[in-house]
Amino acid sequence: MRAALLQITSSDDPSENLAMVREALRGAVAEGAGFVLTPEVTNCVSSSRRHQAEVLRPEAEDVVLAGLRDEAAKAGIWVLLGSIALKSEPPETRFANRSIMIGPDGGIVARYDKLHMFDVQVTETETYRESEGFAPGDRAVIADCEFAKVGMTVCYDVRFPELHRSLAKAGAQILTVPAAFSPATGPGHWEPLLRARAIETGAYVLAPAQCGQHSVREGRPRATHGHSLAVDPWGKVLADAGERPGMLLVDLDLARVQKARSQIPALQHDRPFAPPT
Ligand SMILES: O=C(O)CNC(=O)[C@H](CS)NC(=O)CCC(=O)C(=O)O
Repeated sequence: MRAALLQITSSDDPSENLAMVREALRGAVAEGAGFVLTPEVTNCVSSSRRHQAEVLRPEAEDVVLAGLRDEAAKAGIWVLLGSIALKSEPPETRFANRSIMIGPDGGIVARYDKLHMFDVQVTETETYRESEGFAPGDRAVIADCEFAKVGMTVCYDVRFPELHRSLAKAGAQILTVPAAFSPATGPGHWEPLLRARAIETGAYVLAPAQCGQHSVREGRPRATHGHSLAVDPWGKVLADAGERPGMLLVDLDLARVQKARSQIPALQHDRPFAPPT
């Protein structure tokens, strides 16, 4: 299976973002990709709750989701819509940060709402309060795709190894980590975190990322780290997309998952232990 990780610079206009991703997806299909992955908040990067309230829709009305379901069905490919920001069901007033797996008939195979909220003061001038705008999910999800079992995570989730081990123990062979990583933390943390998750689980880690300077109509401007990464089950970086928009193509061989796990069977070596005193 050939996977394509799309690295993009989403704006805060969902229709504009759909047009851009659609073109990139067609390029990936022309290169033989059967599985296309997009970053976190593909439909809208915005720091203005007011603007989000204006342009974001419930899942059934999101233009990016509808457009990519259509593309998936036309091309007969799998698409991981890394995440989209959506209006939640009332009474929840916050948005959902939802990752969606689309099957080759255009149907929705799995949904995962980001579990861990990025409520972090990363530097003196850069603070994120994701949980003010987004309601966190409360369950881990594996998408049972015909070509593989895919454990779904989003961005900040990468810092919580237990989630990834639990997905791997439940059968995930590929872990997806779509992201909009901060430029303050990316240089030091992004790659080692992703490689650690791959080594600990013996799974492929596919991390399509937002990059560059995002144009916003209102609110504070945002920049993201880029460096979409594909890591093999031994922890080797197969490809790095650098800082500009583009695409990574990687050929996945699930026998390598099996091989890494038989060489280092750490997933089977957990032991109960008394808590530290
Ligand atoms: O708000 C949005 O538009 C979409 N969500 C994000 O961009 C989220 C929350 S602000 N970003 C992260 O989780 C970055 C994590 C990170 O950078 C780290 O763990 O160091």
